[in-house]
Amino acid sequence: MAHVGVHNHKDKELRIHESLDELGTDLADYIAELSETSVKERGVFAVALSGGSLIGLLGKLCEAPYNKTVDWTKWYILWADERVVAKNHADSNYKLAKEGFFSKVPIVPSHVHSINDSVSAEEAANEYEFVIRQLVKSRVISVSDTSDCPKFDLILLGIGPDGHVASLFPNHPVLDEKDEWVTFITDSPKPPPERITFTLPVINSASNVVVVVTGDSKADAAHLAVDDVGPDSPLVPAKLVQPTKGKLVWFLDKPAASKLEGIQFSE
Ligand SMILES: O=C(O)[C@H](O)[C@@H](O)[C@H](O)[C@H](O)COP(=O)(O)O
Repeated sequence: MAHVGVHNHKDKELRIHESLDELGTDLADYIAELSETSVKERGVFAVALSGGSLIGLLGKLCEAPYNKTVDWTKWYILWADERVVAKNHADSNYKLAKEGFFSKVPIVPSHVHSINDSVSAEEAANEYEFVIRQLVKSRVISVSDTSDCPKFDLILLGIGPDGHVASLFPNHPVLDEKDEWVTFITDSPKPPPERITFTLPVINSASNVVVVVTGDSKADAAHLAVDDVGPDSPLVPAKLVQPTKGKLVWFLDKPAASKLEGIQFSE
């Protein structure tokens, strides 16, 4: 019984792929469809990116047919989390996404909203929240009808081997932040230590959340986040990603999915 394919798993859809190549194609297809629907319904597509390996997996979106068929001029790009370093620093998520993704497609430069990289983490988080408030006011970003949070059309997340998403790390007090849209940390266990991050209420208010998980180093985290593991197992932040009304889809490769319960692979 091969379980590579699409699985409906309680509140989420799991899309398990044979290879990174297939995963990249399915991800590009999925995002292109979301973009088309959002542009039809709202005239814009507001996306929040994370850092890490998921940016490399967006490569197919920059190729044919998507480079021509996606209405890039309607895209707005923000970050669900960012490292507080200069934009030209090797650790910058902005730099990673620019070089690996949005410089290759005709995104309008004024539609790219990155953090102020010349202030403290706290100031950067406050300023970024203000930027988002302005975009909500001008209806570029929609607003949730169940909370006062912004409703992004799509939030793209990777996960770490410890189950972190965005810059929400296990056992960190920011997991409980309910009031702020954007907060900051100065003690990230994954370097660099200073980061800004969307809070869980913002992530869970999005219309669509995509979690991309690849490689066997993420298999335990995926198992803890997806399966019913009971209260004695560590609570991984990825498990707290549960959009209130939006759609949640996990894209996994076989190694990342290898410890999920009830998923067996035949060769
Ligand atoms: O800036 C960051 O560090 C992130 O946004 C972080 O949440 C990342 O997405 C995961 O750590 C996965 O990263 P990898 O896919 O590279 O392991």
